[in-house]
Amino acid sequence: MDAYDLFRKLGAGAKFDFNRFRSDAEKLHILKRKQPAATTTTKKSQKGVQQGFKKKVKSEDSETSDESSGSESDSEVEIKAASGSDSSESSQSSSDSDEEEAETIRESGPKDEAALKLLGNITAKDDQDMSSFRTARKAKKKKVVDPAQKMADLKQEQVNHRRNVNRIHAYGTDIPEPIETFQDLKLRYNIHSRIIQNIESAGYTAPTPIQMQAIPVMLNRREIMACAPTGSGKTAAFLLPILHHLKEPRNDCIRALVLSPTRELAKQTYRECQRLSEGIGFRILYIDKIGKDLQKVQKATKKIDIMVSTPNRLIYLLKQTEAVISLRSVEWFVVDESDKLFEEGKTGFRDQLALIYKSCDGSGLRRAMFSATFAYDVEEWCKLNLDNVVQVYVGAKNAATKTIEQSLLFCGAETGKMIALRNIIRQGIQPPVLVFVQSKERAKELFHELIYDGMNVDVIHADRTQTQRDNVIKCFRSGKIWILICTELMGRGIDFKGVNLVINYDFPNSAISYIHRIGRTGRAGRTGKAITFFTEDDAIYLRSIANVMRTAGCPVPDYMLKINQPNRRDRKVLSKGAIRRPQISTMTKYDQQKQRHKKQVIQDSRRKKQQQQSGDPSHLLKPKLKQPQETARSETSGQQTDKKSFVTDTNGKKAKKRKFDADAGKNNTDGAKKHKHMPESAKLVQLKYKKKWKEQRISSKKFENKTKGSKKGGNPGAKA
Ligand SMILES: Nc1ncnc2c1ncn2[C@@H]1O[C@H](COP(=O)(O)OP(=O)(O)OP(=O)(O)O)[C@@H](O)[C@H]1O
Repeated sequence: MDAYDLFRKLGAGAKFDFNRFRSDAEKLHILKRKQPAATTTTKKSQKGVQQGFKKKVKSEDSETSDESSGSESDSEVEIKAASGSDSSESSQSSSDSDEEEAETIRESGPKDEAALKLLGNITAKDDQDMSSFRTARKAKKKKVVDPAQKMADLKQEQVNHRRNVNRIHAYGTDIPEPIETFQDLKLRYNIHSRIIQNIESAGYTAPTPIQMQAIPVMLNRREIMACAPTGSGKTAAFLLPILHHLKEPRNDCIRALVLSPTRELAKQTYRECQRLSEGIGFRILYIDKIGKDLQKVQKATKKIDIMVSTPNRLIYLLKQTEAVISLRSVEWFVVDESDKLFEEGKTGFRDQLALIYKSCDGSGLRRAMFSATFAYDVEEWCKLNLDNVVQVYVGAKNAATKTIEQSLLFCGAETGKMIALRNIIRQGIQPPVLVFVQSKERAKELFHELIYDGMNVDVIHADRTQTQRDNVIKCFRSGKIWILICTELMGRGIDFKGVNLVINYDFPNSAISYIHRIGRTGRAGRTGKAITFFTEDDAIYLRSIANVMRTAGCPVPDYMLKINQPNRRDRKVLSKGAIRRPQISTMTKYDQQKQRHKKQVIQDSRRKKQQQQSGDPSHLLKPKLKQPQETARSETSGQQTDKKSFVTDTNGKKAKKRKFDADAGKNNTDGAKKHKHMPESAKLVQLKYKKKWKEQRISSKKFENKTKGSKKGGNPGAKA
């Protein structure tokens, strides 16, 4: 072995920097026969050679570098082979230079062959070796398919298909697959057969989409945030997993807590819970009358398994000096209508929710949020605070149920609404019918109008006593009442079977409110109809409602979708109060005055009588004018009457109830919004949008006339 051979062998793998050691290479005649084309070697490979070599050279002395000069071609070919295996692109680009290098090597004499052998199969001159190298590379690329993996992929595809068909969107990690039938619950989760029996006797043949996904999620003890359309069976979706987890009654304080924004909804949830758990013996508590229930809770605080309540009632119990209730054992905390409870300000229950949540301080607490409408705030809160939360959405976010036939009816002015309502009734309605108005005052006014028409009508609002409210609901459910006038109080969650028609007498002031109101019809797969009256004053909210209608596939005139949406500042101004509307009355002014006078005379005489009986001579001293004013005030404002009686009434239950209302915080009634009229600033905003709407309407009318020619006039808003 001569010196060259020795150097080559020792320097195999080492890289040579030609720029730096060009003179040495020339001396050793390494570059002597190199073709000029060799310089076309891709920049990438050359750079690689140089860089690689530089690293080595740093640790070697100049002598070693002289020795390694002989292995120049070795190192370059090696690098190219390596880059070729990395990416096909670079292997292609370097194929020319490979050949050049091979040529150089061939020409450099028989010694080079030894060097090439060191590189194994990679040689440009040996075709056989090259092809074997390629096949080896292909074999490497080919995936070895594991049958178990293939099965898992197939199953996942089926699950995805099932979700797509049912329009279920689920986000999170390790989401359990949706169930197909209620029998799956028995097979997969070994649910109590009595619960399955109860599901069947409730008439639930197959799970609804939200039940398909939310039930397995909760059965796996995962925290959840769920949004599904109105009437899609969310109540059963959260109750069934709770019943399964609690297994049997236990003397261990409250283990499941369900919060609802209104008493009516809480009572409904309580009844559904009773129905689904029949025969298992769970002790479910719904706090109805605070005085009576306080004693009930005190007596049996350890014998309650499930509690359904409104936030205010629960807070009242928690705030008692003598701890009446403990939420330490709560395993499941469910917030129904979560976006409502999370609302900020007077209409929401944020503060109460925080307090209740703080009281549920036991370990292993699981939380679930359910609603028909989505709120960004709730989503953010859930993502931050819930443990590995699973988000489940059914259908589009904030969309109305597709089984409802929605329409808009332009009534011109307020007086037009009453005419429109009477027209609808005259044409024939299919009871039961719900009519929504914006305030309790307007509910009373509309009730007085319709009752004199001899209709089977009643009214429900926050000023009515709980017993009155319960009776009205009972009568409406049983069909004794055909038309029920209500406020936003009935807007959420209430499940009246077979409501055929919802009339929005007053335009809802948000798309969310609209979705919930019309969601009282078309429930559990049934069909329903919703008619919304509007006047020029409602132009400001028109676009958002029109969008909801369009998404649900209902016809809406194009111009409505072009009306400007109120900007953030305007929305803030508008949120300060509801649109001020003229009184609902078809009575003449003379008759109204006469009626008011009559009422006042009756009240005055009653008061006098009472004072005479109590021996109070003050009525003789007080100026006569002041009295009627006071009574008028207390008559129109239920709130003030309540406060007055709270001060004076000191006996028994009534006093306790008043105290509860005062203790319970700002929210006067559970979920019922205290009516407030629009301030001047909001009125200006309203006027601005009214003007814009008029312009849009006129231009669209002109356009329609132009295109349709003969079709003149017509009311674009009417029966959209
Ligand atoms: N699997 C089912 N099959 C048939 N009917 C069902 C099923 N699940 C629930 N229901 C019925 O559907 C109706 C609506 O259910 P529920 O009140 O739970 O709806 P929801 O989604 O909570 O509505 P909302 O958003 O208005 O509160 C109820 O009458 C209930 O009995």
